Amino acid sequence: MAVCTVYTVQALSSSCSISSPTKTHMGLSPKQVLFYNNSGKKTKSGRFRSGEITCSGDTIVIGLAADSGCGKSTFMRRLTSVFGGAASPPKGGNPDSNTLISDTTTVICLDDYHSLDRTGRKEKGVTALDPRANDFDLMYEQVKALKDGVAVEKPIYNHVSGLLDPPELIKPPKILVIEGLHPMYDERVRDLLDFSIYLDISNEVKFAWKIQRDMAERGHSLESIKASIEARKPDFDAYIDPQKQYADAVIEVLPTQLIPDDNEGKVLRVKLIMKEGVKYFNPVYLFDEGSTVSWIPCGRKLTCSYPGIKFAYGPDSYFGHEVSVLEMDGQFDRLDELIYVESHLSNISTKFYGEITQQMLKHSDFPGSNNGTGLFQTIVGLKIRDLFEQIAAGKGAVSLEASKA
Ligand SMILES: Nc1ncnc2c1ncn2[C@@H]1O[C@H](COP(=O)(O)OP(=O)(O)OP(=O)(O)O)[C@@H](O)[C@H]1O
Ligand SMILES: O=C(CO)[C@H](O)[C@H](O)COP(=O)(O)O
Repeated sequence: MAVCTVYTVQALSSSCSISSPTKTHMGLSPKQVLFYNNSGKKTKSGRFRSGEITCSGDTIVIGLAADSGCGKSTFMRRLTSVFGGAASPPKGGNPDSNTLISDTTTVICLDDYHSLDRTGRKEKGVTALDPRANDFDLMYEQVKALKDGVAVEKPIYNHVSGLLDPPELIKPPKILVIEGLHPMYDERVRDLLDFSIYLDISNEVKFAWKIQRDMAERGHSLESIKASIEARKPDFDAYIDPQKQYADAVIEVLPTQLIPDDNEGKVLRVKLIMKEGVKYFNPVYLFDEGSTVSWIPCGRKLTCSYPGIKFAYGPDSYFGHEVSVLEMDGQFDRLDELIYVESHLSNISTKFYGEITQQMLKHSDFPGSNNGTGLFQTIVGLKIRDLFEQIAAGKGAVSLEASKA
């Protein structure tokens, strides 16, 4: 059982009980306490002065780091779908909330911990990527509280107005995903993560995606897109990119090697870099675990038009860590034939034969569904479900033991 002290905490889950309700914390006033049962229904409320609470803390915390416009939302939609059910913003709340809630998962966007609003950043001459524009103390306190099973009042950064809006209540979910620029930047927050992912989009590809979205959908000019990427680059290199060394899984997106001097960024070479030795996470492999494999699946069972498809798999080293790397270059012509590739992959944590193919077909309209980005995001989603189920099973066994004692 974890022991936590209430600071900004507003509500407790039913798994928490106040162990020393009369002990006050300096400078804190009495707060309203709400108790929820496991279905999220309020069961009772009361007032107390801050003190120590013992919590069972069933929430697992996943960190997803990437620059803006690098596919975090798309990944989150795939992850939520693996657990079944759609995610939506908190009901009746701020229409500009960045939070997405489903039965199992709550995804919070770390932009909500910007300590400087748009004007404040402009006045101080800092970007949103700069740690000085973010409140890591509050991020740590609130992620820790949620992990301990305690609800929090989280601020909202409004991307429409560029202002910090009044906070919203976030109750502890089964799986909390913290996505954004800095989930692994602060050591205290990093230590709270049960699993972490970094989306590493190469500059060429990032540029192609930005043009596609910001020019086609948002009416920005090519020059302004180039200028915005250039302006962010020093801070991206200093504060965002280094986080990939801490990630348990990295999805790296590069230009294809199948088309010489390709600069269109449409055909992609995608690597899934998986750290070895991570608890509850067994890396996926192709054909034979630990071997080095190169595979061109095109032929009778997989239709491939130019430039074809190439897979690779093998052991490697990444920032001094032993990793396994699965790579796919090229794109699928027919998603229903993905089952052929799926049947050659192992340790994919599916619940039935063809689950990856089914997920990919279900979301064939999501960006990246015909290439390694969609395939590897789906696989990581399945691995997170597996990790969650293993941790939950472990906790169940511990409480059964405790109830017998
Ligand atoms: N796998 C992909 N293949 C091709 N394009 C992609 C892919 N993933 C994302 N994109 C492009 O990037 C855009 C941004 O994707 P998404 O909204 O998922 O990113 P994000 O990181 O959540 O962005 P932001 O932080 O700005 O909200 C999409 O609209 C699409 O144009
Ligand atoms: O890097 C970002 C993460 O999404 C945004 O640029 C940052 O949050 C600032 O947002 P805005 O440009 O809407 O003021």
